[in-house]
Amino acid sequence: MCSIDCCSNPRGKAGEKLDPSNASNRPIIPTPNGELYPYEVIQEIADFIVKGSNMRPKIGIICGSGLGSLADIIQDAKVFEYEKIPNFPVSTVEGHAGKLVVGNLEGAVVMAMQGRFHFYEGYPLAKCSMPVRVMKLCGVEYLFATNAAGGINPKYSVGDIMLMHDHVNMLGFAGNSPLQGPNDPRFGPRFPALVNSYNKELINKALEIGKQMGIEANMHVGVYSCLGGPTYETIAELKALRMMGVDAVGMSTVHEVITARHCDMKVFAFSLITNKCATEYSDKKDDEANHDEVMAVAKNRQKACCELVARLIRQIQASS
Ligand SMILES: O=P(O)(O)O[C@@H]1C[C@H](O)[C@@H](CO)O1
Ligand code: HPA
Repeated sequence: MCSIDCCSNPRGKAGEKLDPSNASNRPIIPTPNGELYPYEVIQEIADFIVKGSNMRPKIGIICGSGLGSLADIIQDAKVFEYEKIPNFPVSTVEGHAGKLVVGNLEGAVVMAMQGRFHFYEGYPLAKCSMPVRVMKLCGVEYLFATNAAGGINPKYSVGDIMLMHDHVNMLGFAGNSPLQGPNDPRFGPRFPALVNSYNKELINKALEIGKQMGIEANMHVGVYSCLGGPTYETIAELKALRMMGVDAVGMSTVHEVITARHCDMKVFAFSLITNKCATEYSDKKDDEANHDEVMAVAKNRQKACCELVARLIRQIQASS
């Protein structure tokens, strides 16, 4: 615990004593990006996972809020709690269990993060997406990133799945990037291109799978934007995002995708639309997003999300 007064009781009510052994009660002390995670440290984490599981994963999965069940369908699983992985951050958000699961899914060795790291938790972006580099050094070729998001496109309904084909990097607009600081060419180039970041072949396969599952009416292809959170957006912000061509908004994924493309991983990403974002002013309480609703919708739709992921992995395996 840091010695500054502001951190001495970080998440409780005034005077309330919190149990520091609970991960979500621990303050996070940000460190400048450049000092974070040199190649050798990431290699050590990757070695720990490969040796500890005796498996070399090919596909990495990041489970969005309430979508941790994507990791529950993994067979012969070796589970690593984040707290027991050397140099790994801890999860502090409800719906993000804080476990790394390595095992078999539809004939492929996968590693799934049951819990991701968000900027609003106090982690710099490079730290939020550091596990993607760990995946790379474990041997991962494909990143599957999932998230819960608010639907801005008026055609989207709660429970729909939006396959990401592009993003608007609002944190990047504000001068923040997971690649900030010295570039290590062992990961990738100083100036990576991001057009074609979202693998078209995988999007097309997923659309086909959506048809086979009978959910094509609830599936879209669209543009995601990540804001810093933890506040949900104002109406004016949502209007602005819509004008910029954004279909769904969240607080994650973009920095993970940037990190994955930097080290040349193939990316497939989707948003589960957990709430509809209001783009007109009204007094209705229904218009206010809240995390309980996000989690409840994710729970309701986890079966379809798991099936989509499993079937897509089966196809990747069949064609390799
Ligand atoms: O981790 P994701 O992006 O799925 O989580 C979203 C964004 C916030 O963490 C949370 C807000 O309800 O859900
Ligand atoms: O409406 C939202 N905004 C930002 N993040 C979110 N995550 C789920 N829903 C939302």
